[in-house]
Amino acid sequence: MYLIGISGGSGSGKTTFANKLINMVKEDISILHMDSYYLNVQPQEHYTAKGNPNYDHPAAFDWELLRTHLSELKRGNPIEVPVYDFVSSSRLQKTTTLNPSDVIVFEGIFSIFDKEIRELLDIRCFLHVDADIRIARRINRDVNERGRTLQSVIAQYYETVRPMYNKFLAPQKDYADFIIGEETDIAASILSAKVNELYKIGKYCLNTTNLNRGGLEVDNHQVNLNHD
Ligand SMILES: Nc1ncnc2c1ncn2[C@@H]1O[C@H](COP(=O)(O)OP(=O)(O)O)[C@@H](O)[C@H]1O
Ligand SMILES: Nc1ccn([C@@H]2O[C@H](COP(=O)(O)O)[C@@H](O)[C@H]2O)c(=O)n1
Repeated sequence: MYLIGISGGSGSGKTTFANKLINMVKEDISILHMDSYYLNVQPQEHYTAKGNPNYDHPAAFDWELLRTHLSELKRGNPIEVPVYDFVSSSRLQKTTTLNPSDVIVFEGIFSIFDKEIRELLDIRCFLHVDADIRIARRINRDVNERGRTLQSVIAQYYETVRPMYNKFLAPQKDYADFIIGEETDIAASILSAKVNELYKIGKYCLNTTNLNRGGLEVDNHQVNLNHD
């Protein structure tokens, strides 16, 4: 299985890019959203001075479950993904089953943050999009889809989203093989063509572990587009 990590700020277009890949990759492909792994109860020690939870701090996520689930997928096992509700900011009682597939796109603000998870990923991407575009997109989405008001989105941006982006998210660029700008069409075609090619030549196959992904090493300079 080929595991693609897509990170970047909120509103940078991670989900949209992941969906673009779904349409371009010929193999069986699915998405795992890191947002599903927000902790139900946010750690008190990271609450802001104004008494709000900090959803942009790494500690806001259930890392243990994430590591377990990504390892299980790599081993070819299905997982039960939590369902997170942005309107109530809580994890619902139900889960959804995610079956292993040829390709899994793991997208989220901290998808390439954790060393253990980075090692499971076959390629690490970062969407680098200017802050004005990210906030404009986020306002639009959060007001229309996540039950927020314009004032609350702006207040949260100043309080946590912007400072945490600068402190924790932006430095992830150092771990990225592939830094993608605002226009994502070319990046999506390059990445999907690479995945299609790897499967065509038999370097990857479904439900294999790292040990036997075709029995071959992935040629780093082929996938490491950032350093070419
Ligand atoms: N390349 C793009 N061009 C224009 N709008 C975009 C683009 N990528 C994302 N959007 C819009 O921006 C909003 C946030 O995108 P989304 O993919 O949810 O971002 P993220 O997952 O990084 O938070 C959505 O309304 C989406 O339609
Ligand atoms: N209850 C919550 C949980 C998270 N957020 C915000 O979501 C952003 C990450 O999701 P994206 O899809 O935008 O990448 C993150 O910046 C959190 O601030 C929230 O508002 N409420």
